[in-house]
Amino acid sequence: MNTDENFHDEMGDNHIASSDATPLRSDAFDRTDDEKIEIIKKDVENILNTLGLDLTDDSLKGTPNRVAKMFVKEIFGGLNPAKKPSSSTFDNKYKYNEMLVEKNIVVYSTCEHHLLPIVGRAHVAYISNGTVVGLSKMNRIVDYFAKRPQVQERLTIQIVNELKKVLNTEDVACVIDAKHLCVNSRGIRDIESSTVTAEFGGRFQEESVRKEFLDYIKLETKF
Ligand SMILES: Nc1nc2c(ncn2[C@@H]2O[C@H](COP(=O)(O)OP(=O)(O)OP(=O)(O)O)[C@@H](O)[C@H]2O)c(=O)[nH]1
Ligand SMILES: [Zn+2]
Repeated sequence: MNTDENFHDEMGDNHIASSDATPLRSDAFDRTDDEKIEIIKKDVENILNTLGLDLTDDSLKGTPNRVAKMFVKEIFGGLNPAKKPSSSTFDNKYKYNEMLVEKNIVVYSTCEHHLLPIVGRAHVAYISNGTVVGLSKMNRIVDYFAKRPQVQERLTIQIVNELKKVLNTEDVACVIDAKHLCVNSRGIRDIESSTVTAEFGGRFQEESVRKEFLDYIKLETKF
């Protein structure tokens, strides 16, 4: 898919954002990554200068460029729909009709309110409607949407909606258990708390199916 089609896919018809879409401006990808890095580098320089730091110090002088590259290429690299992983699917020839659960997928994301890390685990499940997806593609989809400024609720829904499209079924679910450093390391500074979010599509709304999934993942906080 080219970038335009991916952007359209992300934003929905007529570029009206779907309710789970990350709020992006329509010119979000007019600049190249390198152009963005140059601009952000200056912005970070400005922040550090304002804080009174000496950017000629050899430990600090590379920081603006390092942070700019990290924002564009790494922690916010999933903003660009052109980077959405392609998901190989296969026929369910073997007629595996039970749920498949990919659990304990590591999540590193960034809270969009404070730009601090969100660290946790995602658990994803689906029931095949004739199609199966390569296992690693579920981890890749989680990672792609995690690499954006996020709230955990939107991240959970984006993962489920993408897998619904890939697998052509409503029967998809995701639970995320994650720590928000904005809660753990500053503000209220509650190091113990974590946040659980869930989205249950199709048959996962049936009590027995939901219970089976939750039994498989038996939430224990492991970070
Ligand atoms: N619903 C939701 N809230 C989040 C998420 N990540 C961070 N937050 C919250 O976003 C809120 C932002 O609230 P504000 O009152 O504007 O920010 P603040 O003054 O820094 O608040 P404190 O964090 O309480 O110090 C905080 O309560 C955060 O805990 C998330 O993924 N989902
Ligand atoms: Zn936060």
